[in-house]
Amino acid sequence: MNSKQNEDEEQRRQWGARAWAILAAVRTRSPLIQCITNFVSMDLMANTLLSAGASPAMLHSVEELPDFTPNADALCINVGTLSPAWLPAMKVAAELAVKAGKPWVLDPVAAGASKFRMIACLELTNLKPTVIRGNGSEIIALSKASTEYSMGVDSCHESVDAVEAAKSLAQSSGAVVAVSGAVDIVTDGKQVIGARNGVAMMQKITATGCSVTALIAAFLAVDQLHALEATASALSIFGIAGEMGMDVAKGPASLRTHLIDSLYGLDEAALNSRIRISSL
Ligand SMILES: Nc1ncnc2c1ncn2[C@@H]1O[C@H](COP(=O)(O)OP(=O)(O)O)[C@@H](O)[C@H]1O
Ligand SMILES: Cc1ncsc1CCOP(=O)(O)O
Ligand SMILES: [Mg+2]
Repeated sequence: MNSKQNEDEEQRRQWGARAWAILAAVRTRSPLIQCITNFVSMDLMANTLLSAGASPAMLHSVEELPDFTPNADALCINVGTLSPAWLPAMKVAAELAVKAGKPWVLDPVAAGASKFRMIACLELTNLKPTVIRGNGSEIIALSKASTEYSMGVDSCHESVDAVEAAKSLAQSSGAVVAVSGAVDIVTDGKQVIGARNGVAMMQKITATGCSVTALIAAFLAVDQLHALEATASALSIFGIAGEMGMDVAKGPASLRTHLIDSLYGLDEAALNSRIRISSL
């Protein structure tokens, strides 16, 4: 091995140890994750959290938030099926989480689909999310506060095309910003990290993006002080579960099942041999 290969191997070893420690903490501590999310994603998101060892609660009634949100370990807010009736609960929950010192994650699904949705996403961005995770088109749209860049929930941009938008959004919001895609990008506005796990077939299962956002919330719940590292680790581990699931899947429907099984059964050796995280 030359010195560059040695350095890469050392980086991989360090990321493996870090990601395993966070996953092990989730499995041991079983953090309670409140999810205010779209109707499409509720099932896969809850099952993703359970298979990782966390405890999901899909709870969005504004009447319950003062009792519940401060006691949850992290909050995930997803605007996928946004309506005026739900937005106040999202804002109140975000404020309660921040006040209680709990991390919260925003998934700006289809941020550029309408003015109503964009304004809602901008308002939520102003409420100090710990992490914002979207696909390339969503992060570009939100960063530019524009409805010109994305329409539906699927991306028409590569994640690497959103690096500058992600950095700019991270700097303006103070959040760590993650852009999912073939390479998952994570930035705090200065450092940029790339996680290269996953398979393209994950895009053919609805709510995989939503679910990895919730997994980020679970990782933050046990490692709030290292948001950049926790986010990259969650994205990489979800990708590894996708890769291992794809080894046996026949298509999107069976990949959905095998991804959940692989996340549940993931061991340290498999994680260490598959993890692909590095600086960009
Ligand atoms: N081309 C790809 N290769 C590998 N993994 C991918 C690819 N596209 C998306 N993924 C993975 O699929 C999951 C969902 O990402 P994405 O489809 O970008 O989100 P969204 O569903 O919000 O649009 C992420 O874990 C991401 O890493
Ligand atoms: C299809 C759809 N429509 C509104 S929300 C949603 C799910 C989006 O999930 P993801 O962003 O993970 O693909
Ligand atoms: Mg999405």
